This record gives sequence, C-alpha cells and structure tokens, in this order.
Amino acid sequence: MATKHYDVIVIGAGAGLPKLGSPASRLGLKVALLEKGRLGGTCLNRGCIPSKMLIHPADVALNIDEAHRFEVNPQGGYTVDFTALIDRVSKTIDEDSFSINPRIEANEMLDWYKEPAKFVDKKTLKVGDQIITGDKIFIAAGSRPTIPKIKGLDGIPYMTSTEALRHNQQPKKLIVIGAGYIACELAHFYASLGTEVFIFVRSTPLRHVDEEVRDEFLRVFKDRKNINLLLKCSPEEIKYEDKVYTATYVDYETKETKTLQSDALLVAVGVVPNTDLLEVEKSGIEIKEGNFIKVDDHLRTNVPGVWALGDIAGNYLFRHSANYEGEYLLETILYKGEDYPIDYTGMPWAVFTNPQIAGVGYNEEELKKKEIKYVKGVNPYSSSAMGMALRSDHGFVKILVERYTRKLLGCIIVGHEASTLIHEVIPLFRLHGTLDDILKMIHIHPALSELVRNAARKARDELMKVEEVPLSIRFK
Ligand SMILES: Cc1cc2nc3c(=O)[nH]c(=O)nc-3n(C[C@H](O)[C@H](O)[C@H](O)COP(=O)(O)OP(=O)(O)OC[C@H]3O[C@@H](n4cnc5c(N)ncnc54)[C@H](O)[C@@H]3O)c2cc1C
Ligand SMILES: NC(=O)c1ccc[n+]([C@@H]2O[C@H](COP(=O)([O-])OP(=O)(O)OC[C@H]3O[C@@H](n4cnc5c(N)ncnc54)[C@H](O)[C@@H]3O)[C@@H](O)[C@H]2O)c1
Repeated sequence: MATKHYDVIVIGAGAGLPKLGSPASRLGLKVALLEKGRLGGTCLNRGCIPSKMLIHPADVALNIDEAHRFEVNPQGGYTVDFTALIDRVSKTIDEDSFSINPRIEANEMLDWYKEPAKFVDKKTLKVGDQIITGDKIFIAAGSRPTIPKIKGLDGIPYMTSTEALRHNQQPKKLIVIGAGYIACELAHFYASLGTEVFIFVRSTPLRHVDEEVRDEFLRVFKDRKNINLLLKCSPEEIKYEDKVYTATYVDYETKETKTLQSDALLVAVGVVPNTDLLEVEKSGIEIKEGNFIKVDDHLRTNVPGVWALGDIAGNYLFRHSANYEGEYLLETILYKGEDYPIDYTGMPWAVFTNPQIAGVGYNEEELKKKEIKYVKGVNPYSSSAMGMALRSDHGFVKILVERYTRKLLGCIIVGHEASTLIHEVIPLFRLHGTLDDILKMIHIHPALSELVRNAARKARDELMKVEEVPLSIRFK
C-alpha cells in the first residue's frame, strides 16, 4: 500500500476545518481532512447550536408563564409540540451540516477521509486502508460524553446530550445525573417545557462559579417549575424495566437509601477526550491528566510538527476557545506570522440556563486562593433602570478589582442576558483595562449595561474605604 503524503493533516472537522483545514487549502497547501463523522463537529451537530435552538423556546415558555407580572394575560395558556420542536431543530441542523459537504468535496486541495483515523507511528496515520503522513499535523479530534460507573447503567437505554438533543418524545419525568453545564442547560430546557426534572447533584453544581454566584443561581433555579435538585445525592444503581428507570440513591447527608422513578434518564457528567480512539500513544505524543493531549504555550505537542487544539487539548472546553486556538495556529504556523505564545486573557464563558450566568477572569474563590488583594462591587439587577422595567427579583453583576492598581480581575453576571452583557467588559480584560475605564465610559441610559457601571461604582466606593482613589473617578 502506497503512503500518501500531505503538507497538512487536520484531524477533526469541528474547529479544525474552518480554522485550519480550509484556510490551509486556500494557501495552496495539500490538505488531508480526517473526519469520521459530520462536518461541523460537536458544536453544530450535537452541542452548542442545537442546544441553544432548544433553550430559546424554553425561555419563550418561561416568558409566557411570567407574562401576568406585566399585566399581559395570554388567554387560554399554551401547548408545546415537543416532537415538532425537536424535528425542526434536527432538520435545521442536518441541512446546515450537510450544506458544508459539497464545498469540501469540490475542494481539489483537500482530501476528506471519512473513516476513523488512528496513529500508527510518529506523524503517520492509518485511515481505512490508506496510510498517510504529513509535514504538519493539527489534532482537533474533540471529546465525547463520559459515562460514570454506576451499577446497572451499562446496557440500558440512557441518553447523553447527543441522544437527548434528537429525542422527539417528551419525557414526563426525567432523571439527570450531573450538575454542570449540560445538566443545568438541558434541565432548564425540559423543565420549562413541562417535564418534571430531578437532578442528582453529587457534589457542587456548576463548580466553576464562586459561592455567591452559585447561591444566587440556585435560589432562583431550584424554585423554577418542574426543577427538583437532589443535593448531595448520587445514584448507586439504576434499573430499567417496562420502560421505567428506577434509581436507587444515597442521600449523603441523611445517609438514607431512597428510590426514584422516571421515564427518561440523562447522563451529563463531563467529557473524555478522543485520544484513545486516535491511539495517540502510538505516535509518542505525550498525554496529561484526564487523557488530554499535553501541549505547551504554543499548542505544540512533544512531537515536532504536531499541534493540538480544542477539547482534545483540554485547556478550555468551549467552541469559542477551540476557534481561538485554531486562529492562533493559522496565524503563527500556516501564515508564519510572528512566533508568540497563545494569550488566553479574557476567555469568557456562559451557561445558558434561566437565569443565565456568564463570566470572564477570576472568580472570588480563585482570588482568595491566589492571595490577590481585591475589592468587589455587586449591583443587583433590581437596582437599575432596566432592571425596574424587567421587574427583576434576582441577579447581579459582580466586578472584582485589584487593590492599588485598580486592574479588572473578574466579572461574573447572573441574570437576564448575562451572556451578552458580559461582552461589555471582555474587551477591557483583553486590553488589561482598569476600573477607571468602565467608570469613564458613557453608558446608554437606561440600557442593561448600566448594571456594569453601577457595579463598577460600588467597587470604586469599596476601594475608597481602604485607599486613595484619583479625583478623576471619585465622582463618576
Ligand atoms: C450539549 C453541548 C452543548 C454545548 N454548548 C456549548 C456552548 O453553548 N458554547 C460553547 O462554547 N461550547 C459548547 N459546548 C462545547 C463545544 O461543543 C466543544 O467545546 C467544541 O465543539 C469542541 O470543538 P473541537 O473542534 O475541539 O472538537 P469537535 O467539535 O468535537 O470536533 C472533533 C471532531 O473529530 C472527529 N474525530 C474524533 N476522533 C476521530 C478519529 N479517530 N478519526 C476521525 N475523526 C475523528 C469527531 O467526529 C468530531 O467531528 C457544548 C457541548 C455539548 C456536548
Ligand atoms: N454553555 C457552554 O459553553 C457549554 C454548554 C454545554 C457544555 N459545555 C462544555 O462541555 C463540557 C461538558 O459538559 P458537562 O456538563 O458534561 O460537564 P461539566 O464538567 O460541566 O459537569 C460535569 C458534572 O458532573 C458531575 N459528576 C461527575 N461525575 C459524576 C458522577 N459519577 N455522578 C454524579 N455527578 C458527577 C460533576 O460534579 C459536574 O457537576 C463542559 O466542560 C463545558 O465546557 C459548554
């Protein structure tokens, strides 16, 4: 069997294709794209996009539920056509994903290999019967849902997010195992549309946020209709008989053993990288804790000419971070621009629940651990003009500022449109901005963004209690 050689091999058509594969081919390089599944990867086919297309209708339903608070009374309530909703979203996703194929198949500089790829040696891969080698290899092979070792789970028809996003029969009662991004976002989706949801929270929900934010989120979320949080509870055994799931679980606080039944089960306890499927060990590429590929601050693996990005490198597990890493490699390796380390400053995140949570920079617990001296300003939604219009009874913007330098250290928002509102401060974090920058900005009145300014004013007031602040911001 002849070996085929390429200038560039890209493994994975999530961020790997638009950020590296296609641009490399446009540069006149001969590219092999190794993608065993659909073009677009996790985000388009079974992640960010379908989940947000489902979460929006959930938000619409919640708005109707709350309409009476604004003297608007939807006569006769509403119904949810769950099957039609899932079918519409699946169809839209399929059309979008398949619409990429003709462009890729017509690209003469790019060969798409559709079988699963495996490393057989350093910089050598086997795809089907073909052996291929490349001068430069970019590994963007992503991750997949991890399955916990729970007695009885193996062999029963549970859903991960992949199946849930396509399951067009609405469960009456759903058990969710896990309490991270996916568990909370999909619990919001199901519960708002009428499914009774029970979430097993083994330890701490949404571990990446600090306590104050988590408490505010949970205060609201636990009272949402159809949401039942089983805190400090974890299933020990799951049985499936006559289409009924029975979870036997231990309440860690009372030490009692209890059971819970449902007609659907969602497992959302994190992801594992696809390093094992790729047999990365045969290439000599080093892996780190959690089986992620070990990369340095240039996203280089230990094998020269091989880089890794996105979920499989495990620096961040977001599509926007995978895209950012792809753009960095395009700039530094393929365009041969300047050689500089990747700068993750200002990497934001958002949880698309209701209320939403979004953040950038450090949270309070991280600052305490690092012993960084800071002050905080917290402004509730209710204490702003737009908050009054929204009749907000929850949510806040929290700004964390370094003492003495007034450098912005962190911002976390819990509440309405948090994922958009956080963008007010992201540029400032990228540009290493200070509290003064927010205070000197002109904010549209009475837009929600005034909340950020109000939180900044509160941080300034806190700062004034402990140190001198310049006159230029004292009265802003
Ligand atoms: C339900 C859900 C919701 C999410 N929501 C968001 C969100 O709102 N915002 C956000 O930023 N992130 C979100 N994420 C995370 C986001 O989807 C991932 O971080 C992102 O898609 C990772 O991109 P990637 O390019 O690294 O990998 P992927 O997009 O997973 O691409 C990897 C590709 O490699 C292919 N592949 C793997 N192994 C092989 C092999 N051996 N041979 C050939 N091909 C192979 C796979 O088929 C896959 O297509 C969500 C994830 C899930 C599951
Ligand atoms: N809005 C977004 O950006 C978004 C949305 C969805 C997913 N994602 C990404 O996808 C990744 C995967 O999401 P996820 O929600 O599966 O992972 P996660 O890491 O966010 O949460 C996993 C949760 O499962 C719990 N858990 C782990 N093992 C358990 C066990 N055996 N029993 C019970 N609970 C257990 C953990 O304590 C944690 O709460 C995330 O890291 C995130 O970056 C992002």
